[in-house]
Amino acid sequence: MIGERPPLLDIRDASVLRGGQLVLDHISLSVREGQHTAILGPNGAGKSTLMALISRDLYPLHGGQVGIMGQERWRIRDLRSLIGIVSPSVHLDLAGESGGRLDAFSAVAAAFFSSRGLSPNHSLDDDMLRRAGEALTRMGVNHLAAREVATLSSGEARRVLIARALVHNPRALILDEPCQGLDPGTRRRFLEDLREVARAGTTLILVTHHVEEILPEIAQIILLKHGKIAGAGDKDAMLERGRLGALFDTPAKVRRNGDWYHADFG
Ligand SMILES: Nc1ncnc2c1ncn2[C@@H]1O[C@H](COP(=O)(O)OP(=O)(O)OP(=O)(O)O)[C@@H](O)[C@H]1O
Repeated sequence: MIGERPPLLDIRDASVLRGGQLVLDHISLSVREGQHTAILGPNGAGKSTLMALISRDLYPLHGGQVGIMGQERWRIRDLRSLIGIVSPSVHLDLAGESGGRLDAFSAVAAAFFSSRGLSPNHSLDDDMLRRAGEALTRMGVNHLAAREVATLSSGEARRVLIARALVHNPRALILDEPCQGLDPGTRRRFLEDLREVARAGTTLILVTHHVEEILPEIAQIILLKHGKIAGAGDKDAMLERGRLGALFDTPAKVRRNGDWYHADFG
């Protein structure tokens, strides 16, 4: 239709080979701006590979297309500011040995230069300083600004990573298993903060194998299994016991508590 905005994400017939195996097999999916989406699937389904496809760390085999806001070709730096990625590998990169003694404020401010940390040739202007501080405050971790990322707890580090992604005011935030390692209370508070991010206008794409983490704001569910799309649609249709049981190869019972879903397996 003339004048209609292209989808935020439009993947068509994309296949990916890793280690000689087809780990994504002709997948097609679409996410409109504002259409918060969960990608749900068991271990090894291809979820992280799909994220790598979106972030341009991997490319589809010939014939596949990965369109982002109507464009297939992007400068990686531009893409990083439009789509924030929070994943265990980003955390490891910032907190691991290669991150050295990187403090939380620098980790967030370095996003302006698409770099891991700040170096002497990076100069932060007042606007950047303000925005980095605001992002930390928004995620409730401004008090940790001087702490080394490597010393933060999982929950604190996760918030710093999201602050780093938010400095650019991205159109979308992709979160790979964001609640991994969080205790139940921390997880609930963290999910509430993610709801705020969603309500403020950033499209969330949540990659998970936990039904309980699917935020009320998420309307579209994409089921991934053995590198193929096993289903895509709204929550009531996708989070149904038969579908979930088949997805995880184990009988499922699904409960709904308000706008949240819970699944018991086995
Ligand atoms: N670098 C690699 N070389 C070879 N095979 C790989 C590589 N990375 C992933 N794979 C394989 O690709 C398949 C999909 O892996 P992927 O990490 O994308 O799944 P996932 O859904 O994210 O799994 P999990 O929930 O366990 O993190 C798996 O069979 C995995 O063994």
